[in-house]
Amino acid sequence: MRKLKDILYRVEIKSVVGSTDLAIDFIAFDSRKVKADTLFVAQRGSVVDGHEYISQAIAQGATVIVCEELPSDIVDNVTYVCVEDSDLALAHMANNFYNEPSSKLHLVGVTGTNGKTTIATLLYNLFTNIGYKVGLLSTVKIIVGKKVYETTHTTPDSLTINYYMNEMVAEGCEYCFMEVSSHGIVQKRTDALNFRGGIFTNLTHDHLDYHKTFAEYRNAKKIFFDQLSSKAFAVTNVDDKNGMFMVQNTKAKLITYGLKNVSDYKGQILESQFSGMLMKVNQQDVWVQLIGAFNASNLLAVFSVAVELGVDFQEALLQLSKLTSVAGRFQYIVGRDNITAIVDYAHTPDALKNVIETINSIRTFNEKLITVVGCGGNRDKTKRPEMGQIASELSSKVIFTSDNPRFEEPSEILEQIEAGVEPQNAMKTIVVEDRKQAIKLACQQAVAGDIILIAGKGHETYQDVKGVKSHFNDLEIVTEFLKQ
Ligand SMILES: CC(=O)N[C@H]1[C@@H](OP(=O)(O)OP(=O)(O)OC[C@H]2O[C@@H](n3ccc(=O)[nH]c3=O)[C@H](O)[C@@H]2O)O[C@H](CO)[C@@H](O)[C@@H]1O[C@H](C)C(=O)N[C@@H](C)C(=O)N[C@H](CCC(=O)O)C(=O)O
Ligand SMILES: Nc1ncnc2c1ncn2[C@@H]1O[C@H](COP(=O)(O)OP(=O)(O)OP(=O)(O)O)[C@@H](O)[C@H]1O
Ligand SMILES: N[C@H](CCC[C@H](N)C(=O)O)C(=O)O
Ligand SMILES: [Mg+2]
Repeated sequence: MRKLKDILYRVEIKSVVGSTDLAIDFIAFDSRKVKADTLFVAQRGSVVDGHEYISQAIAQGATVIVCEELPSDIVDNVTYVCVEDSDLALAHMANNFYNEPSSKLHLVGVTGTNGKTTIATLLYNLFTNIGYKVGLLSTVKIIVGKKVYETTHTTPDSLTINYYMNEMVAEGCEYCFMEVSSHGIVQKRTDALNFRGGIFTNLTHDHLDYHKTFAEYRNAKKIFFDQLSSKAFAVTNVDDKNGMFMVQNTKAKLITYGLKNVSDYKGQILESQFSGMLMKVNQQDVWVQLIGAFNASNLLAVFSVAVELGVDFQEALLQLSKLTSVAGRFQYIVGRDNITAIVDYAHTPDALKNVIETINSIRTFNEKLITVVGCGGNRDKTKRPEMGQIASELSSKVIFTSDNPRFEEPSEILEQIEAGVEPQNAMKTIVVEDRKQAIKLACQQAVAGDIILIAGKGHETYQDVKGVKSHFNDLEIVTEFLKQ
């Protein structure tokens, strides 16, 4: 149990009504979760304003209200703390409530459009393989040492983040790797955390439903590097045109990586096949078990962070070669007639292009590529025609299908994807709305040696239709259809 006055440390307060010498058992920003002796934080959201739920929170037992504007009806025996910014206040209070857990960990955050899960997970695996206890906060799962928890967000809210980091400290974890999404940065979910380092992967088209313009999206990512301290390091990808922009105002020590441009950690792909590639990293050759230029870039980021965190250069190189692909990221099986099926989380135009180009650089002329892909509902609509164009231009055949339609009409999403298909590629495409049937058709059409790419859902275990999530996993389904 903590005292309110301790929890308010570093919070920018405008005014206080009532006593701050109160014990706080619980913090909540959702009135539905309030119980006795809760501190309720009213946040202005994208759908509703949390200030409208203040009376409900008090009725359920809240004794402290943190808000940006005092309500007109002040209730006796309730303390009101009026703050400049509720999101930022929540970040500081969560950090204080759990005794600043991020300061007791070597915390590294990964941001960028693609590659966050891959890099954070590979870093978790690398440090675990060396023998450290490690924590991970990722899109796929949250891990504390060896304990695995389900997650709903790439970057959870600040209370959840600090809750798990506190558990990491209690479990004896020394390192923590986490994904930092642009939504997370804008909503200040990661403010008040003590980052030892930050990594920038790349910036391409995504989330323009939320950020409205590419410049706004780019600026959101940059805030993360602006906030790093002078004791931290900032690792950036110099092959990305926004790589140097991200770090231009950072106080952190700058470290660069790249495959094309001059950098501190320079990589080169010497040889590639499905099972891996031979890479050169700062003049040393290493065989790695992942493929594609994008993964070479991800591995360079992992390698530079490992070295920066004190792992010996040769040891880091050896560990790099032990890393295997992350769930749902270029995960493949070989089924009947030597047909290869690849499940990949490519859900942006850039990711889709990279994955298909990687496959095309390896497959022979006789081997067809059949791509099954769709786009999520209630998400950035502008990426739909781009993904339709890329898939149809670069594959031998394409089956457009559903990917979490959410509250949109699947047929309308599919029409928007098809709108991007150029006339000369139209013959290669077909629409099969039901994803299972689409995968089945791909398996029926594939002949010996062909490659099937199922893109967009990766590790996901559900299909979200009108808010109902039914079990669905691309890998399970394709494995069944391709049985020997
Ligand atoms: C658009 C968005 O990011 N929304 C997030 C945001 O919710 P919101 O602003 O919509 O909240 P709201 O519904 O308007 O409610 C406002 C406030 O009133 C409170 N409230 C609301 C109702 C009620 O009865 N009582 C009550 O107190 C809410 O708890 C909230 O504090 O804050 C919530 C709490 O932190 C998040 O759960 C929620 O994520 C939603 C579910 C979501 O889908 N987010 C996605 C887009 C997201 O964040 N994605 C990124 C990854 C993107 C990537 O791949 O890069 C992520 O980091 O996961
Ligand atoms: N460095 C990279 N550059 C471009 N594409 C990449 C890169 N790394 C991975 N990808 C592609 O993007 C997909 C998603 O990768 P990953 O899950 O690592 O990204 P993410 O940034 O965590 O995505 P999300 O924002 O959904 O959490 C992969 O399945 C792959 O197709
Ligand atoms: N983090 C991304 C994941 C998209 C994955 C795709 N399968 C979808 O549901 O759109 C998002 O929430 O936009
Ligand atoms: Mg991710």
